[in-house]
Amino acid sequence: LANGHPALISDPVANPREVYPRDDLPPSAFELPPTGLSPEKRHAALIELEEYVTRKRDHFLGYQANQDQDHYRLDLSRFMESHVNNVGDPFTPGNFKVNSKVVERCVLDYYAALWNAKWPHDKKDPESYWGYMLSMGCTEGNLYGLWNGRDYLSGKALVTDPESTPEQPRLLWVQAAPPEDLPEEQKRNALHPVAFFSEDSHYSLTKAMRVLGIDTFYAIGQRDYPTDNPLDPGRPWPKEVPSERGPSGYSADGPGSIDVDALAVLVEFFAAKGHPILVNLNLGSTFKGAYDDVRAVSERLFPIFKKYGLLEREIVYGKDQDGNPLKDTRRGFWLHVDGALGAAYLPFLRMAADNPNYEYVPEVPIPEFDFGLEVEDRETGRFYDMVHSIAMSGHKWIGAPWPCGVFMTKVKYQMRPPDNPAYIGSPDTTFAGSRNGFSPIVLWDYLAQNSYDKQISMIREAQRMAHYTEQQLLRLQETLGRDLMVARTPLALTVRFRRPNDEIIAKWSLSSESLKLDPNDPNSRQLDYVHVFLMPWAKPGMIDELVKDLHAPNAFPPET
Ligand SMILES: COC(=O)[C@H](CCSC)/N=C/c1c(COP(=O)(O)O)cnc(C)c1O
Repeated sequence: LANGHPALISDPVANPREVYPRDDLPPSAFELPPTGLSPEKRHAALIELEEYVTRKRDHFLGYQANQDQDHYRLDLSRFMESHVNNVGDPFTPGNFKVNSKVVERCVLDYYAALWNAKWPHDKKDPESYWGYMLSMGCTEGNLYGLWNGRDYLSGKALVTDPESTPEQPRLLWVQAAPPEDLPEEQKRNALHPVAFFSEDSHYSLTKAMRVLGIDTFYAIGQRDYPTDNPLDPGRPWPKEVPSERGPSGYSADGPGSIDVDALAVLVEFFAAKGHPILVNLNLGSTFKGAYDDVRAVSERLFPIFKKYGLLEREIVYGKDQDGNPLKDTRRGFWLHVDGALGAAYLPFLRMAADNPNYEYVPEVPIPEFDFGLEVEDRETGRFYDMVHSIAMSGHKWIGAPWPCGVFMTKVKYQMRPPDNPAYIGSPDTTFAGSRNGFSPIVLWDYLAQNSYDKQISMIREAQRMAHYTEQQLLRLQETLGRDLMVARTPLALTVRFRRPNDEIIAKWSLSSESLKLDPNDPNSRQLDYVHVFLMPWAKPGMIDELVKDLHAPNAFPPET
C-alpha cells in the first residue's frame, strides 16, 4: 500500500504468526508483501534459512534420507539455469526438447540390470522392462505400481494388447468381462482385486487404496464376511496383514517383516472366492527397516494361485469393431515390491555376500526381491517370474536434494495409458504430467561417481555403523541401568530405542512411533520408540554425540 500497490486481494483474517505452528525459524523473516523484499531482506532471509537447514542437516539421523549431497554441486549447478522436463514416456523423445530422457533411460537401464530385468527396454519384447523416473518419491512409485496392478487384474487394456491401439482410445474404457467358464461367485469377483500389505507398510499404501479405490482384504472381509476372519473366526478382521511377532507374542516388539503364514491364510480366503490378488511387500520398512521375505511369500502363495486358477487366466478386455471379444492371458496376481529404501542397496550386499573376495558373511541371508525371482511349478517344470513391479526412492539411500525415484515393471504387464496426448508427442505412460528432468541427472551423477565396488563398500560401512550404534545404545542401557528398548532387525539400517525428550528429538530430527504392546488392549503397555537411520551421512562422531546427549539426567522422560 505504501507504494500505491493494491492491498492483497484477501487480507489475512488472522495474523499468520499467531495461527501457524511455531518452528525454529522466525516467520517474519520470510513473509512476502506485494512489494517483494529488498535485496538486503531477501539475503538476510536466505542466510537465516541456510543456517537453519545446515544446522539441522549436520544433526540429521532420524529418517532414511542420506544428507550427503556435496558431491553433486560441481556437476549439477550448471543445470539450474534451465527447466528440464521429461514430460511423457521416457522412451519417446516427445516435443519438449529441453529434456534429459537419454540420461533417464541410462539410469533405468542401470537399475534394470541391477534388478535382473531384461534390458534395454524394447516395446516389442513383452519380457523386457519398462519404467520411468518419479517426480515425487516412492509414494508415487507405490501409487503407480498399485494402479498398474489394479488395472492389470481388473482387465483394463495393456500396452501389448494387439487390438487396443492408441488410435482406438474408446477400447480403453471397455469394462472387461470375466472369464466365461467360472462358477457364479468366481465370475462376480474375477475382476475385483483385493489388496494385502502388512501393518509395517508405509502410509502411502493406505493413501493408494483411497486414491485408487482399491479394496483391501479388511474392507471386504469386515463388510461381506464379518464373522469369517480366517485368522481368528468370530473376531474382527485385522486392518493389515499381521507382521511377525516378537518375544512378547505381539508384533510390536517383532522384527517388522510380514507374517507369511498369516498372509497365505488371508490370500487363500479371497482367492477361493475368485478375487485376483494384489500384494505389496516391503524392502526396508519405514520404522524398523525390515525386509519382507519375497522369496518365501512367492513360494507360499504359488500353490494357492495355482489351485484357484490365478497363475494364468483368460481375460476379455474389450471388443473389436465387429463386437468380437478381445482376449488375452494374464496372471491373476500382482506382487509390488516397495523397495523405497532397500532396492537401492540390497543388490550390493548380495554381490558382497556372493563374492568371497569381499570376505563378507551377512548376519542373515540377503533377501531376494527382484525380477529374477522365479518359482518352479514342479508338476510342469515351468518357471514363473513372480515380481511384477518395483519402486525405489532416490532421496533415501542414494541421496538427492529432493524427492525422486524409479518405478519399474515389464512390458507384458504395462497398462495402456489413459490417453495419448498428441501435443506432447508421447504416450502419457507416467503418473505425472510434467516430470522432473533434473532428478535423472542427479541419479546419473551419483551412479557415474560410485562404482559397484564403491557402493558395496558404502552399504557394508552402513551395516557396520548400524551395528556400532546398536552396541553404543546397549552400552548406555547398561550404564543407566534402564531398559532403553534397544532393537535392530537383522540387516536393517536403523536402530530403534526408547523415546527421549523433545529437545533431543528436535536436535537429531528423530522419527517416533508410539504403540500398545497388545493393540487390542487399551491398558496394555505403551511403547514409545524413536529410531536413527544409519545412512552414508551418519558418522561415528554423530552417534557418539547423540549417545552423550542421551546420557544426560533428563534425557528420557519417566515411563508412561
Ligand atoms: C516417516 O518416514 C517416511 O515417511 C519416510 C520418508 C521420509 S525420509 C525420506 N519413508 C517413506 C517411505 C515411502 C514413501 O516414500 P516417499 O514418498 O519418498 O516419502 C514408501 N515406502 C517406504 C517403506 C517408506 O519408508
